[in-house]
Amino acid sequence: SPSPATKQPSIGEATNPHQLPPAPTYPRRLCCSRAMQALLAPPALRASPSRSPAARSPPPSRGLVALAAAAARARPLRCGPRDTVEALERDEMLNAVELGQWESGKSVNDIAACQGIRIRRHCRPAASMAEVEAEMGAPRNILEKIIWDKEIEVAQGLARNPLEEVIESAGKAPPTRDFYGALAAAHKRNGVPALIAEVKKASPSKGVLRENFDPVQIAQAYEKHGAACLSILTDEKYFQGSFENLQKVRKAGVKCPLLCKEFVVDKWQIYYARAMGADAVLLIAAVLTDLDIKYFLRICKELGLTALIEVHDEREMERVLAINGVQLIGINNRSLETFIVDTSNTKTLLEKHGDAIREKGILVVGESGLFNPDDVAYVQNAGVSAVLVGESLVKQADPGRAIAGLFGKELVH
Ligand SMILES: O=C(O)c1ccccc1NCC(=O)[C@H](O)[C@H](O)COP(=O)(O)O
Repeated sequence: SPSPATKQPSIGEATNPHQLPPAPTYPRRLCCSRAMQALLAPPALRASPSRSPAARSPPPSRGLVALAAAAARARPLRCGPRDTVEALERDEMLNAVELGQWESGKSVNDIAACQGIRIRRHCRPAASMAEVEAEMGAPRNILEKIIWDKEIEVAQGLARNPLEEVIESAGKAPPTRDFYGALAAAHKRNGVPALIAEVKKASPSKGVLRENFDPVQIAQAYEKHGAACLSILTDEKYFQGSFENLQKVRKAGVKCPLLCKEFVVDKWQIYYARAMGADAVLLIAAVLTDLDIKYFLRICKELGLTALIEVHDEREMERVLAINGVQLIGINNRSLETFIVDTSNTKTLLEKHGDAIREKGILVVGESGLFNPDDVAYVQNAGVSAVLVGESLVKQADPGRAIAGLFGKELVH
C-alpha cells in the first residue's frame, strides 16, 4: 500500500499536505522552505497523518488545496536525484501562495475568494445535495450548481473507476493529436479564425438544441466541412452529453483533435478524458484557483493534452496570463453565472491584453454567441485565432453545411 507521503487523498479529504503544525502567520519564505523540507525528507521522517492539524480539527472544505499540494509531492512531480533544492525552490507549485494561506488556516473557499473566484466548493463529495445545501445554502448561480453536482459526480466516478486504473488506461490510450497545432494551421490556411465546432445536445441557457442528436454523424459532418477541432460536451446532467460520446467520436475515425468539454474540478476527470480519447481539456478560471490550474496543466503536459483555459473577465485574464505554460486561452462571451452573452467581451479583453498574449505565443479562442460572418469578423478583428461555436451550428438541419454560412465561405482542410 502507498506510503502516507505518496498516497493520493480522495477529493475533499482534509489532510494537511505538509503534515506540519499550522502557524497563524508564516512568512512566505519560511512556509515554502517547510514545504520543501517536507518534500525532501525521507518518507519515514514525513509526519504521520495523526500530526496533521486537519486531523485535530477536521475542516469541511480544505480538500482541494490539500489535494493539489499532496499531489505536487507525489505525482506528476517526482522528486528524483536530479531535483536539486534550487530547482524545488523555483517550483511554482511548491512556492504557491495558496499553500501558505492554507497552512495559516484559510479554507479552500477563502483562498479562492482571494483570487476573485466567486464559485464556492462544498468539498463534501459523499454528502447528499440536501446536506450540502443545509450547510452552505442554495447555490448562488448555475455555474456553482453545476460544480456542486460535479464534486459528487466525480466521487461516484472515482468509486466506479479508481484513479490508478484510469491512469493506466490513459497511459495506454492512442497518442494525442496536436490541438494547438491544428488551430494554428487552420487559421493560417483559411485566413479566418480556426473553427472548434461543438457537439452539444442541450445547454442550461437554451434547453434542448437538437432532438435528433447523433454525435458521430455531427462530428463527421463538421470535419468534412473544414472544422479544425471539435468540442464534445461530456456533462450529462446539464448538457445531455457523455464521455461515451467522446469515445464514440474518437473510435469512429474522426481525425480532428477533440476537446473534452467538461467542468474539471479533479485530476481524475483529466485522466478519464484522456482514457476516452480526448486531445484537449477545458479548464475554467472562474472555478479553479491558480494552484489548481498549475497542477492540472502539469498533468495535461504529462499526458500530451492541450489545455484550453477559459476566462470571462479581466481578473481571470490577469491570473491566467501570470501562469507559465499556458498556450491556449478561451474568452467566453457568455457569463456562466448570468447567461448574458456579449461579444464585445472578447474585444475589451484583447484590447488590454493582446500584446502580452502575442508575446507569449498564446492563441486566443473566441467562445459563444457567434451566429454569422459579421460576428466571426468582429472577433477576428479583435485578435482571436480560433472560435468555439455550438448553438448556431448544431441547431441547423445540416450542421456541416452550416459552417460555410457561419464564415461566409467554405473552409478547407
Ligand atoms: O451555454 C450554457 O448555457 C452554459 C451554461 C453554464 C456553463 C456553460 C455553458 N455553456 C458552455 C459554453 O460556453 C458554450 O457551450 C460554448 O462556448 C459554445 O457557445 P454557443 O456557440 O453559444 O453555443
